[in-house]
Parts: sequence; structure tokens; C-alpha cells
Amino acid sequence: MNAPEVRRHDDADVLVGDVASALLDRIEAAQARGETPDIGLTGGSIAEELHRELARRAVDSSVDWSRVRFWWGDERFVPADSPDRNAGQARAALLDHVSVDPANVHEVPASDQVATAEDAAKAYSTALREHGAGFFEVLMLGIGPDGHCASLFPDHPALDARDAIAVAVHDSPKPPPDRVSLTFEAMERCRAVWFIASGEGKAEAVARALADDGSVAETPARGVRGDETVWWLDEAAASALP
Ligand SMILES: O=C1O[C@H](COP(=O)(O)O)[C@@H](O)[C@H](O)[C@H]1O
Repeated sequence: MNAPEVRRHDDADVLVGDVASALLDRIEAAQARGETPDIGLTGGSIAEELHRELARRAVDSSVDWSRVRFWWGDERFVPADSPDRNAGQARAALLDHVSVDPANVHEVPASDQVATAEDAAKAYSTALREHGAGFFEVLMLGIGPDGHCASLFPDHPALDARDAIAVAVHDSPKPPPDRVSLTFEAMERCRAVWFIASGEGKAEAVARALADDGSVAETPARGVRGDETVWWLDEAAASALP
């Protein structure tokens, strides 16, 4: 596992454009090797901008969208049609605009599909396990102002999940309270983890996540490392870095 790399961008638009272009290149390269890459999507404000940008660029790219598998790093345990669903946001901004194979879109089950967040985590883990070893070509993650990533929040019992791919999260400090998240163990099994952060509100959390010392309990994003870990930041989000 390599040290995280930081890529700074002038503003959110440049950031989103660069991430979109790097992601499309990465998917094309994987498909050129004959693979069907697994891509982990994230929720959050900057992710929505990224999804829209990917949809805009899709026409000119040579990505075969029917040969990409989509997953999520976390999901809110709410009904399938709730506006709070990360999957709903990604569908509206990206997946509904490109020719995905519906069988390749792996949502975490919703609260009107299974009884509990534990059931949803179990079903999602099973689906991921069926697709084999290294989970994602790229897992994209946001970071909250409190340092959370996916749905792993500071000092939360879900941080301690072991021997698990996905974990149910209750009493989330950020609404909605019930969620499902990938565990640290699962996130470590990615070829690339890309954190994407924009705005001054993320600056302190980003600095804590990248500092030489500090605890994962305080800043869960510190605990995530893929084979390659890249922090894609705009200048505002990078403003508290040394
Ligand atoms: O609740 C969540 O928050 C984080 C960060 O979102 P942001 O709007 O503060 O950027 C997001 O990465 C995660 O997927 C989502 O469920």
C-alpha cells in the first residue's frame, strides 16, 4: 500500500473535470484489458456534480457502459424511492443517461425491500463476494466535515466491524440515522481509493485525515487506504494542509 497522493485543483469545476476524465480513462483501460471494472460510487454534494459531468462526457468517451459494474461505498437505509438514497442521486445524474446493463448496477437493498439494515448489509456483502477478490477498480469516497467517510462516523461502533464487507450503521449523527457502509477491510481491497473533497467546510477534516498523527476513531477517513489512494481536492478543501 502506497502513501496517499494529493492532487490539488483551482476550484470545484476543474476538480470535477479532472476526476471525470481520470475515471473515464481508468474504465477504458480496464475494458481494454478485457475486464468489466467495478466502480464504487459515493453520495454527497461533489459526487452529484461529478456524476453530471460524467454523463455530459459519456457521449464522447469510448467507455462501454454496459461493461461497467456499479456499487456504492455506503447507502442510506430508507425506501427505494427516497430522495435520500445515494443510488437515486447517481441514477438521476448519471446512470439514467448512459447505457448501463441493469444487472450490473448493484444497489444496497432499501428499507422497503428488506427488514433491517443488517439484512441489507448481509445481502450487499453476498453480492460483492460473488464478484470475487479485489473489489473495486476505483472506489470514490467523500469526506464529511466531521471526518466521516462512506457511513463510518467518528467514535461510532461500526468502525470496529471485523471480518465483514458491509456493516449496518444505526444512530448516524448525520441523518438519516440508519445506513449501510463498506467496512475498512472492504475498502482496503480496492485497486484505487479516490477521496474527492471540495470547499472550505472540508478543509480541517482533510488536514486531519492526511496528518502524520491522529486517530482513525476521530477521523475515520484516515483509516482507508487502497493499493493506490488519491485525494482529489480543490484549493478550498486543501487550504488547511501544511
Ligand atoms: O452522508 C454522506 O455523506 C458523505 C459526505 O457528503 P457531503 O455532502 O458532505 O460531501 C458522502 O460521502 C456519503 O456517501 C453520504 O452517505
